[in-house]
Formats: sequence, structure tokens, C-alpha cells
Amino acid sequence: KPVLDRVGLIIEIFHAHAQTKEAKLQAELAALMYKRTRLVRVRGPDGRYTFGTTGEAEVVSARGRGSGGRGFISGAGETELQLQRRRILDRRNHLLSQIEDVCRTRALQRAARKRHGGSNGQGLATVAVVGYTNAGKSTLVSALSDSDLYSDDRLFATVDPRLRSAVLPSGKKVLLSDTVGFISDLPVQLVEAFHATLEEVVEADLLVHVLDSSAPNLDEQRSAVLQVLEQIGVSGEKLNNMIEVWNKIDLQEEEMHADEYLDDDEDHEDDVVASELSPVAGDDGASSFPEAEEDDVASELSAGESVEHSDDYNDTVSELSIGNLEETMDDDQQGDISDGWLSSGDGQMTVDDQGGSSMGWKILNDRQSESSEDFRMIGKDSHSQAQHVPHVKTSAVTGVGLQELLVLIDEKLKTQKVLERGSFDRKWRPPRTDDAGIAVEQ
Ligand SMILES: Nc1nc2c(ncn2[C@@H]2O[C@H](COP(=O)(O)OP(=O)(O)OP(=O)(O)O)[C@@H](O)[C@H]2O)c(=O)[nH]1
Ligand SMILES: [Mg+2]
Repeated sequence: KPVLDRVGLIIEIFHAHAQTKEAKLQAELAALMYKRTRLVRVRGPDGRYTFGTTGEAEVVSARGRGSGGRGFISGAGETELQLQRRRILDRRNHLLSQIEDVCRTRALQRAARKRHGGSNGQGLATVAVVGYTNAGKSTLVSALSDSDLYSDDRLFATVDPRLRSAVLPSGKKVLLSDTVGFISDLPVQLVEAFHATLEEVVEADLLVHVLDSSAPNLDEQRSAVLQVLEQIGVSGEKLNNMIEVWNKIDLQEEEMHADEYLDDDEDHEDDVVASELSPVAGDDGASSFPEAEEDDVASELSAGESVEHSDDYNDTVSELSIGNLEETMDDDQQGDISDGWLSSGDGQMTVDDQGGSSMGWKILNDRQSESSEDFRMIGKDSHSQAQHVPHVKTSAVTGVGLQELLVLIDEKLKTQKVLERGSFDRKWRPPRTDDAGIAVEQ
């Protein structure tokens, strides 16, 4: 069986889940960069030894240590090792040039959306939905846009970025960008290789940070996400302007109810179990769990458009044509174009939506007055950023808080001044030094 360390495992999962050509290219680049540092002498199916990354592995130095008695000619390893290195570098350069094309095309698409992506010919704002893996980003984007993105209870279900359109209570149409989830100590190879994808986050007009409010290590997850956002070059201004979403609030409510049930039962002997089930009721009052809202409004989705999906994700890059922007979107995005933001008329604001907006404001103002209390509970030890971030409690599954979130996005986009461009360096490339990091000694 292949033996992987944490970094290798995460890269392997990214590789396995990648579906679009863009994600596949980037996952392969990350895998290549990871493997480059772990070249080992392996025995191939024909029983001969070579340098590679698969097969029956034996870590040796290039001088052929450990090869005695097995017909391995000392010195031959250097040649083989150099050959493997060259192959890896050739492949890397090929991948980099293709990824560069993706970056260029994405930049053109973004510029076009910003200029005249809206149905009325005006600019279209992009809201990037970020967060720890498995926090519920895809489920939330699906619910807000009335579409059906792939979501699953596993790590890195989403590796391919997706854009979905949604209509805010004001009638403004926006694009929601669902993207890869983060994790503590996200491998640097992935961050570097997924440059094209992560650039969408850096360049977004607004960030929505989705947190799994039921996660026991919530504060750690928040810090990990903020750290990655800083690492990829999201500006301080955008971080300050970010909205926090405490998702999966339905699970908190379930726990609260379980707690109430146990507390009400006077004959129940296991009070310890009750307090374990509901940390909010604990003695120290400093739990990481947000308190369940009593006044949560199960809002109807006011906006969103059904978006056609295509299963053919594979030829994104080869189909990209700078001359024709409508054709440069990937297949999923084309669904958005034909059914959404570039078509005229549909998806316009309705009177009902406007009504939802004013209701949303009342709720929002009520929430704002209690937000400091919530932060005391949820963010006792968390990153200082969290202290100032406006938040909404949602359940992407039941629909609680979604209308409120749309209202908050609306308001943020209205009030924010034009944000400075991210500090992500477009000319960034992985270092081209060939020999750095090879695990095998010379
Ligand atoms: N109970 C509950 N489950 C939710 C909620 N939102 C999402 N989930 C579940 O959480 C799991 C992960 O959801 P995803 O939407 O795939 O999460 P993600 O953040 O996109 O995950 P990655 O793409 O892996 O980063 C799925 O099983 C969802 O059904 C929620 O509000 N309440
Ligand atoms: Mg996802």
C-alpha cells in the first residue's frame, strides 16, 4: 500500500476530487511538487530498480546506499535520478504554462463581469464564499442561488471553483463563488498550485466566511481560514469587511433541545451527560458554541435562479478563447450565462423580495445589538479579526438565516467603497530552482 504523510494525503484527495481541467492541472502540479521532494528508489513491476514515486519503495541516497548485493550499480542512480528530475521539471513547466492561460482567462472574465456582467449592462459583484472544509459552503451557495452544487460530508468535497448567481433583496444580482475549503496547515504546494482558483477569492468584491458552528474546534478553524486568507494575499480591508456565517445552527438547536429534555427530567441521574451535550449551559459560560437563536426566522429564499448543469467539465482550458468572453466560462459558468446574468429580463427583483428586505433589516438591527455578546461566547480565544466581523446564524439545510444573510451582503456591497486590489502578485510563479528540496542526497 502507498504510505502517505498528511500533506501527501491532502494532495491525493484534491487530485481524486478534481473534475474541471483547471482543478486537475493544479492538483497535478501540487502532486508533482510534493513528489519532487520525495523521489525514492523503487522497484518496478519488472523487478528493476529506478527512481520514481510509485511502486515498492526504498528510500536511498543517490550514491546507491543500501543497494549492495542487489545488482544496483553504484553511480547509475545519479543518472536515473537526474532523468526523473528532468521529467518532473518538464511536466511542471508544461502545467505552469497551461495554468497561466487559465489565470489570464479568469482575469479577462472577471474584468468583463465587473464592467458589464449584470443583466442591465452594469457591473456584477462577486461574493466569494470561503471557510474550513466541510463547513457547508457548497450547501449554502446552493441554497442561496437555488442551484444544486455537489456537497458531501467529507473533506474537500469541492475542489473546482463554481460560480452561481443570486439576487439580493435590493434586486441587485451577484455571483456567489463557491471554492475549495481550507484546513489547518494547508500544504504550501496546494496553495501555490491553486493560484488560479484562489485568485478568485483575492479578487472578489466581498468575502463570506462560513463556519461550522457545531465544530468542537471552531476557533481553531476560524484562525486557520484567516491565516490562509492572509497567506494568499487578501487585503486587510477585505478581511475587515468580511461577513461571518455561523452555519449548521440547526445542530445547535438540536443539542439545546436534547439539553432541555435532560434538564426537565428531575429523575435523570446523568446531569454530567446533559452539560456535555450542551456546552452553552456549562458553568464557565465561555463555550465556543454560539447560543441558539430564539428568534431565528425561517426565511424563504427571496432570490436565486435555477442553473443548468453540465457534466462535461473536462475541456475548460482548451475551449477557452480570449476573443469570445461568453465562451470562456467553464461549462458550469456557461449555465450561469445562458440562464442568468448575461440574459436579459429574468431574475429581476420582485415586490416580494423588496418586502423581504425591510423585514431583514429589522432582524439585522436586532442582531447587531446582541453581536458583542455572541462574540464573547463564540470567539473567546479566537483571532482578533473575529471581534469586529458582522455575523449571521444560518442553517443551509433548513433555510434559517438565509434571507438575513442576503440582506447583509446587500448592505455590505452598497456601503463598501471600491476595494483596493488584492496584493496577490499576478506574476507569481513557483520557484524555478531545479534541485531544491530533493530528498535524495547526492
Ligand atoms: N445539519 C446541517 N448540515 C449541514 C448544513 N450545511 C451543510 N451541512 C452538511 O455538511 C456537509 C458538508 O457540506 P458541504 O456543503 O459539502 O461543505 P463545504 O464547506 O462545501 O465542504 P468542502 O467543499 O469539502 O470544503 C454535508 O453533509 C452537508 O449536508 C447545515 O446548515 N446543517
Ligand atoms: Mg464544498
